[in-house]
Amino acid sequence: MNKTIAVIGAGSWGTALAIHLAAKHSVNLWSHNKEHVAEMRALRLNERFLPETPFPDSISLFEDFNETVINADIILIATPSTAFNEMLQKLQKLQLPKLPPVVSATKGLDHSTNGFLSDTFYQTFPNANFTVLSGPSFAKEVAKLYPTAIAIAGKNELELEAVIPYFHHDNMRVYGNLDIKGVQLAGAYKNVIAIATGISDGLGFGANARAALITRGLAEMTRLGIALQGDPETFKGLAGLGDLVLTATDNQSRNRRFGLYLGQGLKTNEAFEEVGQVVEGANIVKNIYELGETMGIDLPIAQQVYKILHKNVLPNTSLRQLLSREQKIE
Ligand SMILES: NC(=O)c1ccc[n+]([C@@H]2O[C@H](COP(=O)([O-])OP(=O)(O)OC[C@H]3O[C@@H](n4cnc5c(N)ncnc54)[C@H](OP(=O)(O)O)[C@@H]3O)[C@@H](O)[C@H]2O)c1
Ligand SMILES: O=P(O)(O)OC[C@H](O)CO
Repeated sequence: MNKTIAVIGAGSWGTALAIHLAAKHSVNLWSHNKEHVAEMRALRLNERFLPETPFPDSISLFEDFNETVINADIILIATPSTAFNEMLQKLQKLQLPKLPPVVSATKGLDHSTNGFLSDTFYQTFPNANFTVLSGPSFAKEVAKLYPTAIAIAGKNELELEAVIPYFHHDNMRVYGNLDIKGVQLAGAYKNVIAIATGISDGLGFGANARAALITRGLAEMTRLGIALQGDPETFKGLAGLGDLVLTATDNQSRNRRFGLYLGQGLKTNEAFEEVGQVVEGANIVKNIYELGETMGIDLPIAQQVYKILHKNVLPNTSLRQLLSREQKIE
């Protein structure tokens, strides 16, 4: 089956998935940045984000949003969470007679509501097929076609069956998941814990502290996830533990690197500049903090990352506060 897939967003993740999908399908890759589209067309490469992996012939570059999606069999959104709602508004404006299945590869929350991106999607398109792709997957490795396993979550099996075959081939193994809320919460939360482990490593706290932050980070992610109607099993799976371990331990992670810079003494704006790409954990830690406060859920690691980023608390003071909390049962 040679179908057409519209990929919305030509950062590292949209480009990597476009390269994977282009092994079997035609891909329309869209960027909002006209100069970037012209450069990618000329070079047949996304030099800004994935300079090591040239485009196969089956990728076409687009600057016109309408042309990108008008004949697509599925639409993949891979922008930062800050642009997700804007992409939905663009889709809505098109007034397509029938929206094809939409897959979100964005890992975050809706900044204006503290809610799930899926809820924002369903408010705009109540009856459309919407699924979420998540799990341990660095863009650079996917673009190089290294073996990768991910989860795609949706409301029901029919919706999953309509999209999984596009992704499950060659070096990518896809597991279906029916917990769309848990998968999204895990994909967002692991970014905050990766910042915390980066800070800890940047301060030189060592391997014991890193393992403690990952384990207790998983515990608080699960606590909030269950309170938001996620399935406890999700947090032990690819979108939970899998992505948390990947992101918190490997320096390919922008969230972890951002934390490392903070731990090494850089100011927040300097750390953002050094990373130079999206840091979703920094985008959403305030939303997670507020969820914890309004729902009365203890989220000690996220609370400390929030204080470092938004209340000018020093990383060293903050991480030490975590260790000096009152004794409790695991
Ligand atoms: N990279 C990974 O390994 C990976 C893996 C899994 C999931 N994700 C998730 O994928 C999402 C995208 O991340 P990324 O890695 O692709 O980020 P990135 O490499 O930093 O690229 C971000 C892209 O989004 C574009 N963009 C920014 N604002 C936009 C807007 N308002 N409208 C349209 N496009 C806009 C940027 O364009 P300009 O810079 O030209 O403005 C850039 O092309 C995030 O939620 C991330 O957590 C990433
Ligand atoms: O580079 P990060 O920290 O945004 O992580 C990328 C992916 O989410 C890893 O699965």
